[in-house]
Amino acid sequence: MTGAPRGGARGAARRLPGLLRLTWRAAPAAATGHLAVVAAGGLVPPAAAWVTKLLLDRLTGGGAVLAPVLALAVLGAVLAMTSHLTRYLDAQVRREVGLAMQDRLFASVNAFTGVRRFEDPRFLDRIRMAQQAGQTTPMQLVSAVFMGVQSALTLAGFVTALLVISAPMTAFVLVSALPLLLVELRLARRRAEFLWGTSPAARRQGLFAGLQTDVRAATEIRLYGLGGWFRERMLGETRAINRAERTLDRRVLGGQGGLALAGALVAGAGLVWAVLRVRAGVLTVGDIALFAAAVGGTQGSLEGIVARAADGYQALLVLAHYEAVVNAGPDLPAPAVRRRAPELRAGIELRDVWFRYADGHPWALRGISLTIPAGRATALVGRNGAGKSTLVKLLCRLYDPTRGAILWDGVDLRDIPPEELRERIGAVFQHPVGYDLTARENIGIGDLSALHDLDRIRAAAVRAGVDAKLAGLPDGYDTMLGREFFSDSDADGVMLSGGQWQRVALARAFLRDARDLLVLDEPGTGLDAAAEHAVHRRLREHRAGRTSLLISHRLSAVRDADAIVVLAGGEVAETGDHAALMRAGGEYAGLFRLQADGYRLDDTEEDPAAGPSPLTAR
Ligand SMILES: Nc1ncnc2c1ncn2[C@@H]1O[C@H](COP(=O)(O)OP(=O)(O)OP(=O)(O)O)[C@@H](O)[C@H]1O
Repeated sequence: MTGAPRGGARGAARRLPGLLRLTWRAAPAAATGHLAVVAAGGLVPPAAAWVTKLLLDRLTGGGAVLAPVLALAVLGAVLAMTSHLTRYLDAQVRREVGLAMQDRLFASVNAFTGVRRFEDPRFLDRIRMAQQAGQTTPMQLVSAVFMGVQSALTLAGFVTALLVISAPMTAFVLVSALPLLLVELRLARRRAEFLWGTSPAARRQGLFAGLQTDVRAATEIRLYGLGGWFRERMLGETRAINRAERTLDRRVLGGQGGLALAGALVAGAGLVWAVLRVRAGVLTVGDIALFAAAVGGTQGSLEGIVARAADGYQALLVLAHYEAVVNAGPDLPAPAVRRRAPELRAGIELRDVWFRYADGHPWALRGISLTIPAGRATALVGRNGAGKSTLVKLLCRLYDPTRGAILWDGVDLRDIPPEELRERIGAVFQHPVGYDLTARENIGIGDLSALHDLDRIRAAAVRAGVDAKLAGLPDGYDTMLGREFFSDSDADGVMLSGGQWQRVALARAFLRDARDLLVLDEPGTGLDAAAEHAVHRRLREHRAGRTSLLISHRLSAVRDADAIVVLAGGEVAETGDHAALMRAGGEYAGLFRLQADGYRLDDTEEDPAAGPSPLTAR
């Protein structure tokens, strides 16, 4: 899923009916009105040319001129109105179609049940282009079709006029437009290729630009003097995009400039021919006015049709990215037979689970076999990169094992619809997200049914030790957290400290505590020693009799778990309770003693087996 979308002209043409259907469904009234106005706008210019000829002939040959003059005035008024009406209806259609496209795109993105696609930079490029395509290309395409219809009507009118004067000259003018069509279509393809080809550079440029204004990076960028370096990298990407764009512009200039010159020559030659025919007495003065308008009009409307066709073609090519995302399908295979996730009674079994993030990557998990028994507290420990968080992500089915299976009371996780599985899990991840939402919402999103239940939200916040802080904010629980506030009235929004954010994330998980499995991946990250101690104490109480999986580098926090699993290099190195592992004198005992030594006030004062107290940390 990384190549440029294929399909060429045929693929592009296949996309057109679907988009027109979507337009019709999204904005039927505006689309009909638009088409009517466009048709009127298309017929006015040739009609005006005919009436002008009539007027000139009557002026030179005699006859009543009031009717043609009035007709010209009416046609002028219609023409003046069509452009305004077109703009208005265009915007109406654009908004409705844009909304429908956005809805469809994000419904598809949210239907990706795993996270692998969000780690693929090319897929992210595609989503970005799909977003752009969703906003601009439908209208580009609809306009192309509508304006193409308008130009075609104008063309029909002028061709009729030209045919009256000279059939060979009509054929000459029409055939001279063919190269224009070919050149414009090729340029449209080049433009679409340019957009896809420069999208990695555009992504990097956005990344470097964003970093320079990102509050999380602001401190380090200033401290390390990185501003100029990031600016230069951003400009480097912009220059690369500009170079590619310049090359494209030169091609456009060469192609379109040459054709414009050829068009002028054709029109000039036609005019000379018409003047000679007037001299010979074959054509009237009115005919020459009609001829000049018809040649110009035919060429103009042909150019219009070709330009619209090229615009539409380019839009359809770019739309291929949108389609690729919308039609990407599930990223994790859907269960052949959907099984319900039963209430957890026996436990979760990992059976010879192997996992790597991509082909060619090293194994993150190597043949893990273990059971997380229901109603017991299991702890997972190990050095950095041992595979702890990976194992948790597999348990939540954000990825599927590359080999082996995970069984929920004997049911393979792959047979359980992910949303149902996740309904049964409460989790705090290592790097929880702080949302630019109110304090209430930041906790409430842990269980959307509790979003308006302030009592439940506060109870969770009390347990996470953050209620006093949130209640004391300028608007209490309705204060905006984060930095991107939605409106002026949110100007009282506040930033939280890292540890406070962690507590908010904990409260979010506590809101889901009635679930079958509670997963806590480093819940103490960023908490001060007293807070961490208190949180772990509460978690201990809470975990009693429930199924939980706790990951922590602070071994004192896991020592009372029913079972401790030690991971090393993606494998289970040892399993047992604290006492058994200490007796075994392996990896766990080594790490525990190392940590206990760091907490001991002096070498003789404390028994390592009594465990480190965060309150005595130095
Ligand atoms: N999204 C990812 N893509 C590719 N490799 C990854 C990804 N996430 C983790 N890894 C790799 O998988 C291995 C295990 O990582 P994991 O995060 O599971 O370790 P961990 O035991 O949780 O470590 P820590 O204690 O540092 O949090 C590491 O070698 C890491 O580089």
